[in-house]
Amino acid sequence: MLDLYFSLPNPMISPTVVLSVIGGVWLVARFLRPSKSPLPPGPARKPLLGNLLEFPKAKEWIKYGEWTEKYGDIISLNVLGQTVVVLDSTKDVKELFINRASKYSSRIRMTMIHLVGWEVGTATCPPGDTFRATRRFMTQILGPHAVKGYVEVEDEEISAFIRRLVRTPGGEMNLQLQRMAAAIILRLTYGYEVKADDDEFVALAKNALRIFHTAAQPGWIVDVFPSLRFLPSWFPFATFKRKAVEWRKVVEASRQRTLDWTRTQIEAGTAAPSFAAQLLADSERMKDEGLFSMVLADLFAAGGDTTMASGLKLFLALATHPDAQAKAQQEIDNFTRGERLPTYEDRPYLPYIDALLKEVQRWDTPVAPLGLPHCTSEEDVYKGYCIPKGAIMFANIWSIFHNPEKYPDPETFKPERFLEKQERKTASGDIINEDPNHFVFGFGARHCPGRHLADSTQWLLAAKLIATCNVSNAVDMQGRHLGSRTVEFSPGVVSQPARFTCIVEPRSPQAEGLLFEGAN
Ligand code: HEM
Repeated sequence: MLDLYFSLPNPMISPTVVLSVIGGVWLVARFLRPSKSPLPPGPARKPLLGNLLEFPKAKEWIKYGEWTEKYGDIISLNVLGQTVVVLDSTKDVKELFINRASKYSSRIRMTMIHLVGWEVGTATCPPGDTFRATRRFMTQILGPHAVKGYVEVEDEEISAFIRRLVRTPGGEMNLQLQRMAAAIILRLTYGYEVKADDDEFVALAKNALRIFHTAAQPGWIVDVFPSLRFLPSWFPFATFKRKAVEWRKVVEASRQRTLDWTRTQIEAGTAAPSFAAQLLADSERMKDEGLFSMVLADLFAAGGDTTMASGLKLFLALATHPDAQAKAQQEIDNFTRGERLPTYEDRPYLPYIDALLKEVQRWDTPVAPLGLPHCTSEEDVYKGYCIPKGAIMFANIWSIFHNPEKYPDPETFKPERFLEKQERKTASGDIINEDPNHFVFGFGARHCPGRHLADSTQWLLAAKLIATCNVSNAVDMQGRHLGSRTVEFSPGVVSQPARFTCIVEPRSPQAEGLLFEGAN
């Protein structure tokens, strides 16, 4: 989700309009800024444009890392009047996003997203009553206790996915991982089972998400002048409004069709347990059906791409680190003696698998290298710097994971770093080899509500895959053999390894037998 919160304007409206309007706002904001404290340091700004010209076009986390090395742990940039603050140290991230969460937990408001019908989803909602109501529902359905009840569904979908990979060597792994992620989320959310690669409901959800991505692109004139949203769609030049009206129908129909599908199943007495079924039985929440149907749609939007990206990272890490794969296989074999497949209950007895998963999260590029930007809802002063109201706040998770004091030898894939029994600290009191899960799922009030589900999905995927298959020979689309340091990751809020193929084959006839046991 959300390749959207921050990038550069595109030509949907004239650059001159954007420059003059935002420049004006910038000048006013600059002179009206009440605080006497300076903004955090950063690269020199040009009048009106700020840092627009040197703003990185992709993989911003790397450039931000260079800038923080030069200017300090907290830097600020200005892009056409918008203040962007980047945090590079765990202490600052925790202090601002967690301890001062009341000021640092808003989101950027984008009018076009509202117009196309994604207006009150959890991920885009500013703090307030609606946000609290949606997060309460998320905690009910995705809290640690609830998630224990989903292991069977996850297990079935993951095993089916691995069988499909083994049955069709050279098959499309991205597609299959996407299908697996969608199948888990749609089954838990609506009780709906995905039966084919080109499933109709997956296509509906993906289409609604595509509209979200397009609406989130910067450059819509209505994001610059929000009052234009009141223009009628017949108004000359109001192309944005006509598109918004058309797209809103698609987004709303997608939500309605899936929820109605569950409704029909309940009426027919054939419904499987699901979040939608819980919702439909909840007369209080159903008073705001529009809001909660959007919360359900958010789960696919926020959980689909992230689950797929972390799955791809797992395959790549295994294929490029055969020693780590062999150690993980040995650990499982010692425990199960190869007589059965590992189950989720085995997790406490398989510490290397957990350590390997943590290293997969940390290694190279994290799934969300800058998290999802938070936005300040009021001005704050921190370490003598002014953090203005409305500032876009990034935590550079990539940079934290590559800090050699915090993660010694950060470029090396080393699961063992997470097996240390004794907690050690750096000279500045930062925990060495801290659990990456403290970072990859975001922070404070916006902390990912799907993290327990994501965590159990990843564990089950890793344990089943490692127990039954060898993953090897990762090759990029140019036919180059990938080693641990030659991997490319995509730009974007959710980053994933650039397309690659690898061989996934059963470790032994016995392992293959266990994988296919009872499967039809
Ligand atoms: C490896 C998998 C995942 C990763 C790395 C991940 C990461 C994140 C991050 C970094 C955020 C932003 C947190 C912040 O702003 O501080 C987030 C938000 C969110 N995630 Fe996840 N996520 C994953 C899986 C999931 C799943 C499986 C679901 C649901 C089924 C989910 C639902 C959400 C929602 C609804 C939000 C918005 C929360 C809000 O704005 O209040 N995520 N996630």
